[in-house]
Amino acid sequence: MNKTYNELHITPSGEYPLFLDMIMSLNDEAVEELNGTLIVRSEEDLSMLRFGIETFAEELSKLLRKTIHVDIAQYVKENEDWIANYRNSIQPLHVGDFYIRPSWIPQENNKKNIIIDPALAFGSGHHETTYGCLLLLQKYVKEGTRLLDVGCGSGILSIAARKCGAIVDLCDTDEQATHSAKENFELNDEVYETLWTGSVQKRTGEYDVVIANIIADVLIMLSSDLKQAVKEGGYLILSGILDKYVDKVENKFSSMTLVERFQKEEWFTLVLKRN
Ligand SMILES: C[S@@+](CC[C@H](N)C(=O)[O-])C[C@H]1O[C@@H](n2cnc3c(N)ncnc32)[C@H](O)[C@@H]1O
Repeated sequence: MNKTYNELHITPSGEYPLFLDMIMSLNDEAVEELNGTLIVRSEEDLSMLRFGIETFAEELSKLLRKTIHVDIAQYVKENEDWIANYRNSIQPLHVGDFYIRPSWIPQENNKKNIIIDPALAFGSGHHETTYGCLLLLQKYVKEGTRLLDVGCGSGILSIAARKCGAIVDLCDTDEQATHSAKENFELNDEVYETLWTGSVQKRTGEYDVVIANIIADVLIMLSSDLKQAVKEGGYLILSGILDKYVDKVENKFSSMTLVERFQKEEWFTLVLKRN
């Protein structure tokens, strides 16, 4: 990559589509259209293209018997390393004992490292709801805990539970999420028992801990299945609950004991116990 690139801003006074066609035919690079101006960027010298456009404007004026001006501004700009910039924008995160980081950031030895690379599935750790779940699950998950993660997204919560010694099952209705979770388990050198595309209804067993970070309406819709998935004496961790819906969710789960409520910004995470 060169240190600089060239940019032409071409603004014709008329016959815009003809200029667009002509520039596209003369030039291999993409052409940006911005409010009547055509922008061409290239690391190559653009002076021949500029000359061609000016000549075209003169010839077109003669042919159409009217004056067509073309304003051309030329700039030399600094090339940026966009990939490096993007990578630098992704920050690792501490949540209690966990250290969530992309694969290119070195590990912290005294922490439970979780590697999550940017992808389409939800769950980088930075959202308040994921944060709440990560913080609370460290209190309720012990060696040998059987955990079900409903709406696993990237798989971040199940991977975190594995780091605390849990045996995990996970599911998501979105196939892209289950695919991403599978990849993230491999990336973290962790294993799950069962992973499926679908929801809590497809489970076969009961769990010591069930965790579901989904929006309030869906939690309410899934309430009886979520409650039934928890063993007697087990815990249900719910998140994705905006402050204005927290009472509604608590009412729906009132047959369980509310053990803990965690709030970050306008998002709530609840811990409920099955008696
Ligand atoms: C907010 S994300 C949570 C991702 C991850 N568990 C986290 O805490 O960051 C919610 C996930 O729930 C999934 N989802 C939505 N409705 C669902 C349902 N009825 N059953 C299971 N998963 C569902 C979505 O596809 C999405 O991946």
